[in-house]
Amino acid sequence: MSQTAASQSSGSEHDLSIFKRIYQRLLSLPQEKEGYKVQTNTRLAHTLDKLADSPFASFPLDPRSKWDFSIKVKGEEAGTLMNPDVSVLQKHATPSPFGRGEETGIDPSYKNGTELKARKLKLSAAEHQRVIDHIYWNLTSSVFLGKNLRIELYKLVICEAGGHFNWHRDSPHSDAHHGTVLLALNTEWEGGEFMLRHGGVEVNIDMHPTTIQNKSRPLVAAFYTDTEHKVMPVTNGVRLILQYDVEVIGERPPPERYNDDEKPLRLAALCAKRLESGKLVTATYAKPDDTLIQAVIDEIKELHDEGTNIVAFPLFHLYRRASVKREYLKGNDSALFDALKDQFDISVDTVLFYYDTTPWSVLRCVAYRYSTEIGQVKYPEEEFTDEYDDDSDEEESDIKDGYTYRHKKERVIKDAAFHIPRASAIEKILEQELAEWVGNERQKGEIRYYGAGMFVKPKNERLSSVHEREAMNDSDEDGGRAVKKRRVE
Ligand SMILES: O=C(O)CCC(=O)C(=O)O
Ligand SMILES: [Fe+2]
Repeated sequence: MSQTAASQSSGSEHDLSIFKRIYQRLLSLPQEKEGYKVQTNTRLAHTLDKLADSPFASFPLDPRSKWDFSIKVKGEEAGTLMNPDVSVLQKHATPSPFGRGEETGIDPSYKNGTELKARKLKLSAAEHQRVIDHIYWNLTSSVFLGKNLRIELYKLVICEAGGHFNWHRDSPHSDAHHGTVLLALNTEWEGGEFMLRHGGVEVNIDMHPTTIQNKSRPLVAAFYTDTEHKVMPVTNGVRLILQYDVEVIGERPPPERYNDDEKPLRLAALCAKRLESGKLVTATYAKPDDTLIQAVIDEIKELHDEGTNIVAFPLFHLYRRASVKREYLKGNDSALFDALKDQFDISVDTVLFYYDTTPWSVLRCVAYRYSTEIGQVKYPEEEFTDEYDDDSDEEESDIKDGYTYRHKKERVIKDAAFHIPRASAIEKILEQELAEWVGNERQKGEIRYYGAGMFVKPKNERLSSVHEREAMNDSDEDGGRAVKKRRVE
């Protein structure tokens, strides 16, 4: 299978139009609707994270910030990231060696480029660190989800006309070294396409700086060290790539986003800007994995068996419109939909997350489902109105899978939960910690996030439930409310 960078980047265009289309509606939606209890850190969430695992990712540096750092080679000025002095860099470079471990030999038919090792380079520290931080935040929500990382410059690779690298894997420089990051300096070149392949997926990443909002933005590519990659021959110009080692130095605990007053508001505004500016969402390249899809199915079945009637989770991607129509779904969403549809009663809907940030609330995050489009398949209305937690005036606490959920006065649907993995499009937005504060519209202690979710019920349960409801209504017991307590096998 071969995928091009162009086909991969279509996801971010969707994200942009979605957000523009829906933003106003999002702010005006009623709050009283009954929602889904939100859970993170559950087994299903972890399984979905594994499914989303991607061996490579690419993204441009964000156009809203200024990114530049000066470069010195052996004490000599060599320009900056955005305006490098190619001749100075070339002057000090040595041929890229060929070999494993102890690098030996030079074979121009296999590899033809020159390089400068990190120890010969001096980059302006604070500015360079900002770029590293930006890369860090992108990687910890994609290729290195939930990991703590150290990202260190390894070398600068120079390819002029004729320069190329044949298929190879980078040899790890330490036990902790699990990934490589490439950052393209702002030069012009032709040819020199960068290719990656892993588990049957081959992609071609255009490493040229991207123009966003009339600004040229360097591109970042990241991949696991066991990913084969290749640089096609450069035919013109000079291609300069900074190469970094990514070391995994531990786990990163889930962000404490539900009990932080200030951060969510900042992030919501940043998310808006991020989506508005387009082309900013990290492109990842996962191949749906049948074993992991089966693991998701097993988790859902278990939750159904334990009494959760509606198991919901966000889609991995954002969509122009949420629809049960299979053809709108992409990547893992599409693979999951296909795998689940025969075994379960599933639907896809737009979801809003209300996220209360009032200082005294420990956690008030509820997912609300609503349909955006005509022709949307919806469950019967009764299902949502009959299943409130009417006792929820009292503060409640519920510990499951190590996660504490507390709510007060929210009206949540009984026997239903919305599981948020760290890898969903929604979670990526929540986790983005960008340096800039751009928000100006404040909502009263509350944030609304938008995404799409998949809602999974046991097969035919919906119809059986309606029939049972009718039967119960006939006997007029409890106004039909007792039906919600019954499970239909
Ligand atoms: O120049 C590049 O894009 C990658 C170079 C490379 O793969 C290497 O030096 O190992
Ligand atoms: Fe390499």
